[in-house]
Amino acid sequence: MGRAREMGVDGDICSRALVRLLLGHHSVDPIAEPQILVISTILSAMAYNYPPEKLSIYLSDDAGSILTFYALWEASRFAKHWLPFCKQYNVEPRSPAAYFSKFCNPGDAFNPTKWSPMKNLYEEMANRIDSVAMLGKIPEELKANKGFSEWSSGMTSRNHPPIVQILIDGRDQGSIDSNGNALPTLVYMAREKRPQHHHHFKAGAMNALIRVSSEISNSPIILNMDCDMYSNNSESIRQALCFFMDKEKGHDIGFVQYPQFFDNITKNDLYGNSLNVINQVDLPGLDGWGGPPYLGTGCFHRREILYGRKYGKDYEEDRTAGIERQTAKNASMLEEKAKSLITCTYEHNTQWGQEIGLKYDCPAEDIITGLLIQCRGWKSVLINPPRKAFLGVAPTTLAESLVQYKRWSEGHFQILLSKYCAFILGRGKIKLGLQMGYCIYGLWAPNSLPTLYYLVIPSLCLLKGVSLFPKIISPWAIPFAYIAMGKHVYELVEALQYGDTLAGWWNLQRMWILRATTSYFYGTIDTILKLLGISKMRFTITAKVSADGNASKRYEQEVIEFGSTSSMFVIIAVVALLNLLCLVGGLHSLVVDGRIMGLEPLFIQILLCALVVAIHFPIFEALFIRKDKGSLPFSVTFLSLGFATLAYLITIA
Ligand SMILES: O=c1ccn([C@@H]2O[C@H](COP(=O)(O)OP(=O)(O)O[C@H]3O[C@H](CO)[C@@H](O)[C@H](O)[C@H]3O)[C@@H](O)[C@H]2O)c(=O)[nH]1
Ligand SMILES: [Mn+2]
Repeated sequence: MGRAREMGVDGDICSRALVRLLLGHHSVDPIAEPQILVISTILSAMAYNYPPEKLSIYLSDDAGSILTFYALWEASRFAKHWLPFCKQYNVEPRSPAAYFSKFCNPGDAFNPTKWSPMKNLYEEMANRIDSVAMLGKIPEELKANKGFSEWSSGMTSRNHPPIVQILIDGRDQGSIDSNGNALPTLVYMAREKRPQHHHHFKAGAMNALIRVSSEISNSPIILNMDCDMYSNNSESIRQALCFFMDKEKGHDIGFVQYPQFFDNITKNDLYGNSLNVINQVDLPGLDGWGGPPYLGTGCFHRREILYGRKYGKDYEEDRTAGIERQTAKNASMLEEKAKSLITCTYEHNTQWGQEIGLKYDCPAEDIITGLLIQCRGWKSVLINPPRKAFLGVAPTTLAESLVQYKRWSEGHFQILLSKYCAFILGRGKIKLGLQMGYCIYGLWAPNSLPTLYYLVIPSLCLLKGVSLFPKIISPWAIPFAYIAMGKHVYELVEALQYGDTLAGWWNLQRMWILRATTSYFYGTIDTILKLLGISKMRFTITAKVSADGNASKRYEQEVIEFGSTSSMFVIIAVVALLNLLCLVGGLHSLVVDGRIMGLEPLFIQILLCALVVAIHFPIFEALFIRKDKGSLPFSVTFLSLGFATLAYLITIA
């Protein structure tokens, strides 16, 4: 851990009103986040349908890797051909990787004769980047080019000086594409990293980016994108700007958020990653109460609100900000000044990470930052046009997905238990509906405890023949039936209405259980340990590629990927096995001991236990049937069988 990349953009909308944009783009790890993916994101941002001279793109590389710098250098050259191609043929999406994978034959393309040379150019570049990445070092002859000398031997991702390189200076007359049109400014940056200094993960990277861009372009509007989310709609900048520039209603808008969508979700969304209902129900709902939360990516902010500015009626944006750069300092002076803003000690004794910039010390830095902004009086806006603005990469293995949900649930729970809890911080500042909206996610983590209870205790009691619920024909069973049916039928209808399949809904129910017993449970424990001062905050990034080809084939076929030993998998397997044992054991004693008459009081427990067993079917497959590399390793099978049998024996003893 400990590497990141970002990027940003700049521009006017009409001759008088100067609007500048900055795209923040992050990346941490050149292996988990491959360069070609990052470069495609950058290219998609450079190619926005927006005046290039008003656009500056920044790549923040938290890995401080020369390989990433090299890839960006390649992209800066490829852009000269890619940008005019996109604009001339109205290409969508403008990420070359996404475009060439969607339009993979000349016949699909807008202009087949231009398509093939462009594809060749792209593939040559991709091959060069890949082979340099494989080699792990850049060819000697490149070192003569500007920028490469910033790296010296002995530099690592955790220990290196600040680096800022302006690869394309938009002010430069020579910065033109192959059609002679201007190019957007392109900047590489890596903040200083030293082992003895805390870097505050993504929030730290974002804050460094905000300062560097203030020196180089200082645009009043900043778009920030994760490295794994490309622009899928070249009009997004203009659409978002409409809100900020609205003369009547735009003055109190702090940020404009696009929902997160993914382009690698399989048909039945095996890991429940699509966020379909959240994006189409929850977020518009929150929008009605004052605005959606900040989701960390695909979001346009006013620069000033990121500096902690409070909303006031007299607020008037300084649209001249950044103009003076047109004449001032040359590129190398800017680079030197920018470097001094991203040293490890720059933030010491300042309000950065507290009152200014993104908030530190919370695994959900985005949510807490957005809440703080809203509590300072700003509104936010959700925008979800039919052509999706950003498409990202969702986790493709169970472990990745669980790790991501652990970070999220933990982040939200931590906020709920702190002075930043929406009910406390937001009292009198944001509407009650919005306060409640924030808190729902905060309750994900503690929900693990009742979920675990319902997964284990009723089944063990079934085994013992102890009845916990009213008889099925008794009127007392009605409230249980009403809540269980109501919730699930409602959710099912909602899921189907917003684009999930029936199997997708079933998968989501499974994922809810798997997350609750692992991610949310660990999130709860870690939050409590943190409150007690025993544990420290972490940000575990999610990998963007799966290491082996068979694994991605299994992902396509919607087969759950375990493949590694993880304590989370042991919990999952124990819950599954225990329920199987209890179901078999419980039914057996009912039948064999002739206690069949006892079936009625235990009926709800039998039903519950049977449903739990049914939903865990893929876990049994992975334990006993599958032989591929993605199934559960023997150690997990062994341990979980041991624990489940032990619990079984203790119960019947
Ligand atoms: O030390 C770090 C850690 C992460 N990142 C970058 O942060 C981004 C998000 O990280 P990722 O591993 O992709 O996490 P996700 O779970 O996909 O991120 C979601 O959840 C995060 C909060 O948990 C939000 O910040 C993100 O915007 C949201 O997409 C990536 O571009 C990373 O490169 C850094 O720059 N430095
Ligand atoms: Mn991501």
